[in-house]
Amino acid sequence: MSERLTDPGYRRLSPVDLAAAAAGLALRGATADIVAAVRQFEISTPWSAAPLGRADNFPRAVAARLGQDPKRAILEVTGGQAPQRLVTEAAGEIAAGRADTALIVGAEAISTVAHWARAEGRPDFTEHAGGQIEDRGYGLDGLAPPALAAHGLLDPPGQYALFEHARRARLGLSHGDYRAAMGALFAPFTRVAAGHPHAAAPTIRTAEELITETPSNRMVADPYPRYLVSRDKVNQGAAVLLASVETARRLRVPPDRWVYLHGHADLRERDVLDRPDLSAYPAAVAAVRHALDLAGLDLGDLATIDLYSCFPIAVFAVCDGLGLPVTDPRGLTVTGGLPFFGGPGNDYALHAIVETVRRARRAPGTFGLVGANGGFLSKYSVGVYSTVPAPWRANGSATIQAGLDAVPAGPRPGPPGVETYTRKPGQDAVVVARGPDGRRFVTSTPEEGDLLMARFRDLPRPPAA
Ligand SMILES: CC(=O)SCCNC(=O)CCNC(=O)[C@H](O)C(C)(C)COP(=O)(O)OP(=O)(O)OC[C@H]1O[C@@H](n2cnc3c(N)ncnc32)[C@H](O)[C@@H]1OP(=O)(O)O
Repeated sequence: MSERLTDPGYRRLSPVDLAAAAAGLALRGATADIVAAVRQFEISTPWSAAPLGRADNFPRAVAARLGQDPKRAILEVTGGQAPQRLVTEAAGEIAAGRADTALIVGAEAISTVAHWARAEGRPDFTEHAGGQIEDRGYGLDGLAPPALAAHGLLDPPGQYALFEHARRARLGLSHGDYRAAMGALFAPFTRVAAGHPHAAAPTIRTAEELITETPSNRMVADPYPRYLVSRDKVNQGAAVLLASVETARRLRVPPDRWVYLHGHADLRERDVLDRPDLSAYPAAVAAVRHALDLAGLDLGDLATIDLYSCFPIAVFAVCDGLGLPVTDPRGLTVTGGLPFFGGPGNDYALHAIVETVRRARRAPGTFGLVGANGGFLSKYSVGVYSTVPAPWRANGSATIQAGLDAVPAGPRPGPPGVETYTRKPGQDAVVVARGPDGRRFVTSTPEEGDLLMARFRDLPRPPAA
C-alpha cells in the first residue's frame, strides 16, 4: 500500500491506516494469532517525535481495524533488519506449534506527517488501542558511539558516509571514480523503481544524474548527494501472513500462493568504532552465506536478490564479501531500493519480502533472497523464499555470532593516519584516524577534502586531536 501527496484522491492515511489496508489484503478473512509490527521511526529513539500523534499500541490498533484480537501483539526493536527477523521468528513459532497464523505488519507515513506537521487543519493520528503488547524497546545499545556523538555524527547519512570513504581508501580510488561507481551501482535500481507501482520516486536516472550535484540533488554528507540516500519522505505499508500448511489448507489458500522460508539468519556486527575494517560488513556476509547453506543453495541458484540499499555501501560491502559482482544480471533489488522505491523507516525489507514472494509465485520453483540491514551496518537478517516445499529448520546464527564476536575488537594494526572522513555542507570534516598507539580516535578539521585525501596516501601524522 502507498500514497503520494500528489496522488488524485490522496487520503492522508496514517501508519495504522496504511498497515491495516495492507494487512487486510494479506489476511483475506483469516485470523492472526500473532500480530508483530515493525517500529515506526517516530517511536524508534528516545528523541523521536510524533507531531500528528500516534497509536499507543500499533499492532493492536492495526488488528482492531480488521476486527481482530490477536493472542499476542509484538512491537519489534528499531532497525531495518526487523521485518525479516520477525518473519523468521514467526515461522519458528508456527513450526513449534505455538501459533497457527502470524501477521507481520509495518507502515510509515513520514511524507504525510512532514507535510502536515505545522499545517492548518492537520489530521490527528492519536489512537488508543490498549491491551497486551510485547514492546521490545528501542534496541539501540551500541548504536550511538560517544566519540561520534561528540562530533554530531549520529545520523545515518553521516555514519554511512564514513564507511563509504573507508572503502574508497581501501580500493585506492579517487573521489570522482568512487562517485562514478556509486552512480553505476544505483542507476539500474532507478529502472526497477520506475516499474514498481508503489515506488516513491519512480524516475529513471543515469549514473551521471545520480552523482551530479544540482539544487535538487544537494550534498547531504560527502560523498552522498541526496539521490544516493535512503528517501524517508514516503507513505508506504506492507504486510505478510504466515501460516502452517495445515492452516493454509483449512483457510483454502490456493497452494500456488504458498511460499516457504528455506533459509534464514540473524547476525550482528561489532559497534562501529570497534570494527577492524570500517568498509566491511562480515556479519552480513556470514548471514547471507548461512541462509543459503540452510537452504542448500549457492548464490548462483537464486533467481532474485534484494540487498538492503539505504546507501551504496550497504550493497557494496555485501557484494565485496560474497564476491558477487555489482553488475550481476539478476540485479540487486526487486523494488528499486531505499533511495528510489522508498525507505519507509525500519520497514523497507517487508516490501522487499512482499515483492520477492510475488516473483516466486510468478516463477514457481525459483528462489529469492532478501537481505535486511539495521542500524549502521549493525544487524543483518536474511531470508530465502521459494514455492518449493521445505520443512522448518532452525538456523545456527548463535554459533556463527560467537565466531564473529571472537575476532579482536579495534582497528587492524597499521600505520597512524586517517582511516576515513566525511563532511556535511558548511561544517568541518569529521575524521576517524588511527593514532601512533594503534588506537582509533575521532576528530574534526576544517581541512579540505583534497588534503584529507592526501593523508590516505601519505600519512605523516594524524590530525591534531
Ligand atoms: C538501516 C537504515 O535504513 S539507515 C537509513 C535510515 N534513513 C535515513 O536516514 C533517511 C535519510 N534521508 C533523509 O533524511 C532525507 O531523505 C534527506 C535529508 C536525505 C533529504 O530529505 P529532504 O531534505 O526532505 O529532501 P527534499 O526536501 O529535497 O525532498 C526529497 C523529495 O521528497 C519530496 N518531499 C519533501 N518533503 C515532502 C513532504 N513533506 N511530503 C512529500 N514529499 C516531500 C520532495 O519533493 C523531493 O521529491 P523529488 O525527489 O521528487 O524532488
